[in-house]
Amino acid sequence: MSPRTLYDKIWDEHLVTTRADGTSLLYIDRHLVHEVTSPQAFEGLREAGRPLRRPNAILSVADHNVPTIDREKGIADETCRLQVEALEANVASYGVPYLPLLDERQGIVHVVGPEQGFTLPGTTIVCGDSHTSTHGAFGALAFGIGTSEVEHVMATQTLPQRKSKNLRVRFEGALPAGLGAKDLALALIGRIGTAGGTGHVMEFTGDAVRALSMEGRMTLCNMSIEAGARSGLIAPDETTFAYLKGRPLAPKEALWDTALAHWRTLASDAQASFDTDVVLDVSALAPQVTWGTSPQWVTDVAGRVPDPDQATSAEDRQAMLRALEYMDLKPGTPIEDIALQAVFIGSCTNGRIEDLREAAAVARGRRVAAGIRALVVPGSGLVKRQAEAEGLDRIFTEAGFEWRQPGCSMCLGMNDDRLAEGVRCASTSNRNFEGRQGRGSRTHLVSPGMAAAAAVAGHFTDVRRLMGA
Ligand SMILES: CC(C)[C@H](C(=O)O)[C@@H](O)C(=O)O
Ligand code: SF4
Repeated sequence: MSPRTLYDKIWDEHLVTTRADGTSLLYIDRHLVHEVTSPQAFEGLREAGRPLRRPNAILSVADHNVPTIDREKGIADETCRLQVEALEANVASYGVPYLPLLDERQGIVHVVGPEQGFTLPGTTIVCGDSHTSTHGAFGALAFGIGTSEVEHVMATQTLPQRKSKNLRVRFEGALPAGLGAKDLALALIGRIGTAGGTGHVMEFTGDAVRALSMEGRMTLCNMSIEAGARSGLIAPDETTFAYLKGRPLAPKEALWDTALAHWRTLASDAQASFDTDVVLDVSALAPQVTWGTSPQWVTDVAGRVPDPDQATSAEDRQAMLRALEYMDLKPGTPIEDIALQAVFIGSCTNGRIEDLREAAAVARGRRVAAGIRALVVPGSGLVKRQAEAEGLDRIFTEAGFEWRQPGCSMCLGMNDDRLAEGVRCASTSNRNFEGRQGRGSRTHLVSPGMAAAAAVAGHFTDVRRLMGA
């Protein structure tokens, strides 16, 4: 057999059939479900009188519409409450495993899946959510699907797909101290653009990737979708296996050994060819900050807001002008001079325990600057519990951060945690388009350490200065 990439291998193992027009049918192992993209899918099944093919291949949880404060009192916002109630009614009537709102395992679907051991190497995983790419950190072929596809998977456990091309990203060199996976992701998108990965599945390789924890790998794969890719992948290794061992839904005993033997085969063959190769030297990378309304509009913290007159096309110039107007920024302004009114630490990009540790290390013994509202929102109840066991919640609250209950929260304006018009926010999430965190709000994407540093400084500042690194 000719050499294959990791993507080719998982694809081949799940291929049911390929039609003459080139469309393939893939078997889907696992399906994550949340309240936003599932109601019409359940409705469709109900109308057609079809059962679920494999209810136990689903894990469901509410995350986008949940309050992150006083949750015990119920959901005050009616739209949010109806969404969550609809999910609860659907999963009850179809017998789908569900993590209730007050269950400690509840959280953002992409934090919960890996935590429970639902996400496993070599599997195909889908969810009606674009950031399903997160799970690729485990060497799973994971991608977001639309609501009609959610219904298709529920009914058949398969999905029609066209095969993507293979793209390899190699991060060369060691990341400097104080930098992390978020800086890798932003630097990559800054380099190849938000369409750079279009039509491809992206495999991340190189020493800087091997050195990442599972949390960091998830951050990187989470953002592969913002680089336009269908999905992101990292070959599983000892770090992956150590993370999974003992998780509630991970294989046990003899099954674990069998699984492990298979998982060890999940790597691209040395001779495998990729359609596209991107190489990035990260040894001199600086913390990244976005200045515009797309993740590709990003620069070093020591950099300046660029001048649209330097754009390479009239179209780009127009787009930059519009972004600067929306962001209320002037060309040439040093990034460090940009003052903030809000800071959000959380989301499926950076709401895991390591992210909170990174932010807490900066917040410890300091104070949130006057005029800034800063939120820390754990990605799941288990992350929250772990953080509290380590005393991170106290570090945050003593510094003036708000410590919340788990959910998507201020990552997007779909629940109570919304920014007011004109408010400028340093956010550890993955999207910064117009109105993402609330109408007229302005989002700058950064790492958790950079967000905490901005909270205490009142403006962007190189987190390494606060670490003494
Ligand atoms: C609401 C959901 C469908 C959406 C997505 O697909 O990503 C959301 O999670 C987001 O991050 O914008
Ligand atoms: S945290 Fe943000 S990016 Fe992630 S699933 Fe929720 S809304 Fe989407």
